[in-house]
Amino acid sequence: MSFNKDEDSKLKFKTSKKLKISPTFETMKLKNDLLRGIYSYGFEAPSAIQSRAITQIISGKDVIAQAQSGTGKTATFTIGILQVIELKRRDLQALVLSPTRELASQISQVVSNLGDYMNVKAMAITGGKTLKDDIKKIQGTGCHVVSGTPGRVLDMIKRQILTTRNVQMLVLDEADELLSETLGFKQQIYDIFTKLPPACQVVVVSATMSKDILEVTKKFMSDPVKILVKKDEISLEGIKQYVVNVDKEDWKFDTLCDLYDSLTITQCVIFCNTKKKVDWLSHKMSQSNFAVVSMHGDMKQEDRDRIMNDFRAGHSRVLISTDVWARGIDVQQISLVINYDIPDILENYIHRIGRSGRFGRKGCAINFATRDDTSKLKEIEKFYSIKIKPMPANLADV
Ligand SMILES: Nc1ncnc2c1ncn2[C@@H]1O[C@H](COP(=O)(O)OP(=O)(O)OP(=O)(O)O)[C@@H](O)[C@H]1O
Repeated sequence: MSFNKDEDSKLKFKTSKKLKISPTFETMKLKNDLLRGIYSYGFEAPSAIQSRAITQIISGKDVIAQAQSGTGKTATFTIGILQVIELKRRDLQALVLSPTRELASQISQVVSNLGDYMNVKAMAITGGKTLKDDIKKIQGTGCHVVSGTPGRVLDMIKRQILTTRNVQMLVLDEADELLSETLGFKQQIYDIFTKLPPACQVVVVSATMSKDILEVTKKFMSDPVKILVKKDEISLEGIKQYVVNVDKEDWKFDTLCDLYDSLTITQCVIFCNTKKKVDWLSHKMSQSNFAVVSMHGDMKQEDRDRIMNDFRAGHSRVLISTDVWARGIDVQQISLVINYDIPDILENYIHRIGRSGRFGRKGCAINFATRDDTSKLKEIEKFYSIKIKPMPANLADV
């Protein structure tokens, strides 16, 4: 297990003092076209992180922004970006990096949506697709904002397809994941840093923070503004958390089948710890005539895209996936998350359950725990000061 028990003691982060809070979007003195975009997207008032972080980002300072899952961090940096870029120019001015292709595409879509009245040119640059179309688009219409995964973005910079000369803001979304030693993005991101103008503003964002962020803070950020959440406040109250003690691994499948009717009331994501298990479980569910779809990182990108689109549209209701789905993906109708396996990475518990309960909605997380998992769950409870109760007999009552 890679539980970062000592992490907190190493984190020398403290929320900056006397941060200005903007109670409305008007008080942030945003461009008119941006304000129009925000309201027509359906936002009325800013969330806590938006009230605090947007004006700091706009002021040009480096910012570390932490806030609970689903509380509007994407719009926080997107509004910041849209306010500071110059639309008259056609060059690349802001770069957003995130760990998965689906998340990078989602962010690019949010930039386009909020910037709808500004004629902003945003683009997702992710692996798994041919370069040809991306090159054509950049050379044709130009591009103000790129949202991408580190490998493909670095590749495009090295090939001089993306020009970084005028990039004035770099955002690392899911920063702790991007910078973790285990995932292999870290070096790519460090390489990207070296290609950016030295004065480039850096904004790091996540629901969870880690010591790896501290290193970036020291190397690439200058006196950042910090907006942070205490460990015992990271878990959202609106997400009810339960455990089903299944004793043995073999019992999980029947338990899931028993729950199936509850899963389809709205939409549900089931997390397994490996791609192989995702394949196995979706096959077994389908064999038993339960409608499910599945997605993981070894699938072809066109299949991933199709499954994602269908799920977003509500055509499929139960999705089985790995941690590729744990972070950032925003589908408001998801009200239930099942941890078929308890995550090995502590932080991913918070991110997984955060796929439900988006922006104040109610959510529910059910953990299947074998005897061997008991200590992992205890660890999670202790680390985040949460209580994971036994699941009530009638889930529908919840
Ligand atoms: N001010 C607002 N008013 C209403 N809805 C909002 C507002 N800000 C964000 N939202 C909506 O809340 C949902 C969650 O936002 P977002 O995806 O940015 O969360 P997040 O904090 O990035 O979550 P995660 O930690 O999972 O990445 C989105 O559907 C978004 O459109």
